[in-house]
Amino acid sequence: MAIDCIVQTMPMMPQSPTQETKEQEQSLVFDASVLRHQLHIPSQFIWPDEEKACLDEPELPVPFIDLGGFLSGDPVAAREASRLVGEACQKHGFFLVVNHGIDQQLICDAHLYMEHFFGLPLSQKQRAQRKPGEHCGYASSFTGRFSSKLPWKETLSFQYSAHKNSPTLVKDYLCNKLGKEFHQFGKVYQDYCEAMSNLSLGIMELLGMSLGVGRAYFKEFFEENSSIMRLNYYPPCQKPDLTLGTGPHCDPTSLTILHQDQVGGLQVCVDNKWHSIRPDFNAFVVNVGDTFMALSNGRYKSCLHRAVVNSQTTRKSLAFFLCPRSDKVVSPPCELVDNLSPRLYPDFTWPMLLEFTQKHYRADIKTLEAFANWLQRKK
Ligand SMILES: C=C1C[C@]23C[C@H]1CC[C@H]2[C@]1(C)CCC[C@@](C)(C(=O)O)[C@H]1[C@@H]3C(=O)O
Ligand SMILES: O=C(O)CCC(=O)C(=O)O
Ligand SMILES: [Fe+2]
Repeated sequence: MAIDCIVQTMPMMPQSPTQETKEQEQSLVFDASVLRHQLHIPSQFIWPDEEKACLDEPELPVPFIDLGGFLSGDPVAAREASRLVGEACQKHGFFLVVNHGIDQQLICDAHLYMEHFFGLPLSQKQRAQRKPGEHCGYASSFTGRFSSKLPWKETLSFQYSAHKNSPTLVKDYLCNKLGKEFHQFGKVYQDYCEAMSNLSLGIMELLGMSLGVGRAYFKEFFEENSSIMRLNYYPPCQKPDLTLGTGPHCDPTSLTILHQDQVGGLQVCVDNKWHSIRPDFNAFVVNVGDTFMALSNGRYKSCLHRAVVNSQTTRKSLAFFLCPRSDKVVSPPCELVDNLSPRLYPDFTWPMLLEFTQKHYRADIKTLEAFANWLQRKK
């Protein structure tokens, strides 16, 4: 299947660029230290009017789900937390958790080390340069990857594995790419990912209870998860109403646990209206992704969201994307399939969907639908 004919919403970089696109590609570099002051925004960063964001959408009054009782083993608190989680996931697929048990110092360190990394000169960050078709590494916007609607951000992404055979994957990757002096940097994100993986398994218990498949079902499914950690760094932009930090999308992954700094910029779409999510350092933002939507046979919604930028302040967010081990088949449990709720999506494995988003289709609001059609055509 040729790439161009399935990409309806977003042109990827042409496969064999013309002279003109080659030149544009070479000249366009997202060097945040320069672009943050620039009044002229290169056209590749300007989003079409229908996708442009309003920077101060009304806030969504979302309940904070207290995990304290559940995590300390109180069955009544667990039932109440699972009821609230279930309600939110049926409605829009998005909720906030507090008393989550993650060490505040670890969260502070994860933000601090981000400042350190993204503050380095471009050439040093490029030691971990993300290669075409790969999802790990450093990307300054996606200048070599997409040809328009470029996001106003830099990212550093890496793989995490909860498998007992890979206890130092994150640390090793970061040290190998960036140098031995990044040992402590690697350790912070290794610990952070481990904490996120454990928290997500707890949330999987609540999701299993709320869907009536039992507390252990999804926890066991994700026990040896092979997940993705991404650091998002959004420099200021002098024309923030023309650009977007991260365009509107549903995460193709299973469950996202996001921590945003004090700046604000995350917006979620509920009932066709965009809302800002006020940052709270004590809370994690959790959202359902496409893979869990498929696993729940559409009972729980993958949440549409985006991130805006501003003209004054750099913004940081840390996203842990929970993903199943590569050989796990994403297929809903039999309790969630019957005559009234027939199968909505075909079986797939996470590496198939990941490849789709890295090589064929830029993740957006319709990724799961496009992926299901693509699988059907490939058969
Ligand atoms: C598997 C992934 C692809 C993206 C990173 C993770 C989960 C979310 C995806 C993404 C953030 C959705 C919006 C578009 C995207 C290109 C981005 O702006 O970063 C997506 C990521 C990606 O393909 O790199
Ligand atoms: O930065 C944010 O608040 C959101 C980022 C996001 O949606 C993503 O990385 O998938
Ligand atoms: Fe996202």
